[in-house]
Amino acid sequence: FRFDELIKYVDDHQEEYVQTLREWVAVESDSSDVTKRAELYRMMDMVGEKLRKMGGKVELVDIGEEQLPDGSSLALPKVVTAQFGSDVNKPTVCVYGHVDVQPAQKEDGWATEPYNLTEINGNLYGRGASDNKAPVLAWIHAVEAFKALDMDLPVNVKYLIEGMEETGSNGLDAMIKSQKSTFFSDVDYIIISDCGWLSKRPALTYGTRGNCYFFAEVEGPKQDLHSGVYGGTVIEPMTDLIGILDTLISPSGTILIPGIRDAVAPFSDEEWKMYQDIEFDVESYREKIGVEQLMYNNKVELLAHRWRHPTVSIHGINGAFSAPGTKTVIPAKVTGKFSIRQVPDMDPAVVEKQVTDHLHSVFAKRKSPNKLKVKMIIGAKPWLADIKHSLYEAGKAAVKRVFNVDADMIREGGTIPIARTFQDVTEKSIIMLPIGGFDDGLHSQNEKMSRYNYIEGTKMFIAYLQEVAQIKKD
Ligand SMILES: NCC(=O)N[C@@H](Cc1c[nH]cn1)C(=O)O
Ligand SMILES: [Zn+2]
Ligand SMILES: [Zn+2]
Repeated sequence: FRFDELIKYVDDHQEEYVQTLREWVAVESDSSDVTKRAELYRMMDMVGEKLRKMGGKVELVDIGEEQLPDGSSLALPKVVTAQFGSDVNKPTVCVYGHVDVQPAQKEDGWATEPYNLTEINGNLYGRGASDNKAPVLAWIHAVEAFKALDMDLPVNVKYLIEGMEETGSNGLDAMIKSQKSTFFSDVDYIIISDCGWLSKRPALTYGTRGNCYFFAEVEGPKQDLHSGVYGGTVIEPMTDLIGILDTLISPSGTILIPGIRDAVAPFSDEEWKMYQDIEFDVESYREKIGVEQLMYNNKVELLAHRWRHPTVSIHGINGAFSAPGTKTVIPAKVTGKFSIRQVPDMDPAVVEKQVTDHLHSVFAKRKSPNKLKVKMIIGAKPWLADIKHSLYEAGKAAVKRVFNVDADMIREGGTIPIARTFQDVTEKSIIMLPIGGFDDGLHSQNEKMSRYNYIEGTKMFIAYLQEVAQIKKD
């Protein structure tokens, strides 16, 4: 397979790879901010251009529009699909990734400019560096290396790169359904590298949590009021909102929504054993986060609550006064944003009803004249793979070849909204092959990707393509 030549090629081109990542990170492709939509469109064009230059058969697929809360609509970023090779005697893999990012501003507490990739001590800091631009580029560079050396790809490779993952992959479900018998007809396996290792040890990921994201809006007076002039005479929307949000979860982490845990699959002895065997240091995890105490101090419980129990997180309140200073306002309308991570066998449709019924019930008890509206904005299901599938054997072999260690078998607490759709609609097997570090700070200040993980990860993807080629077709 001339593996050594490919490895040398990657080493020789690492400066170019870092430079391309710098160009991609410079694009503020924040999918949650509609004012940045032009940047997102530009990002998708750049991905298409890169793949086209490599000789791929590239399409930018129109996936329609999204409806904005003010009633207007906005075009969704096109999805980039590409194909390299169509040899019927080889398996075909489809690499999925995303190039949209979470919001970031220097004032949030970044040490460097978030959209200016900055290397410090071997770490490449920038928004989207690890989630998910470097992994997408590593997959592109893996194929580029074969082509540059005029070597046949061991498998046919397709790419599906989207720009709305961070806001729930709007429009992608429908696109996958409509392309089931076209783009996906010859795809054998789906590969996703949109997650990270658990420790310094490389890992293979076999499960992700889903997510149900809610907006709870409480509306009262027709405009904001002076709290000195009107305070004590009106029932304040913010007080109502804080009151109902406080009924979602107890201080010790028990979810208080009736029925919410009914569908959670029991934690088996086999799982307990698997978690027990994973190398994971609770104390350094605690230190890295910078908290005095975690919810659980025992490794197995901590991992179980991170990966396979539902959790409630309260993210923010729209309409609330949040600027520095002491404005004495009573906000007229506030919207609480919270999400509930989903695990097998929870169903977002059931969760939506449980949460809506619960919030309306506790709100009714307050006898408030204000109006409550509850809306589920994202309803992404959890995903779980068969770890005995040959895709995982191939993954273990690729990790061993490049990193010379055995891969950890892990789950991911985050969500890849489209993973379950891929599985249900295409009925293909999926593997998640992370190259992100455990401390990359995804969605957080100072997100980074280490140069080591980026470059060695590219080599691991090359090895993986070779390993997958040896899987006997099902
Ligand atoms: N790297 C995957 C990721 O960060 N996914 C997001 C997707 C999401 C879920 N709900 C809203 N967005 C995540 O938060 O897990
Ligand atoms: Zn991601
Ligand atoms: Zn993300």
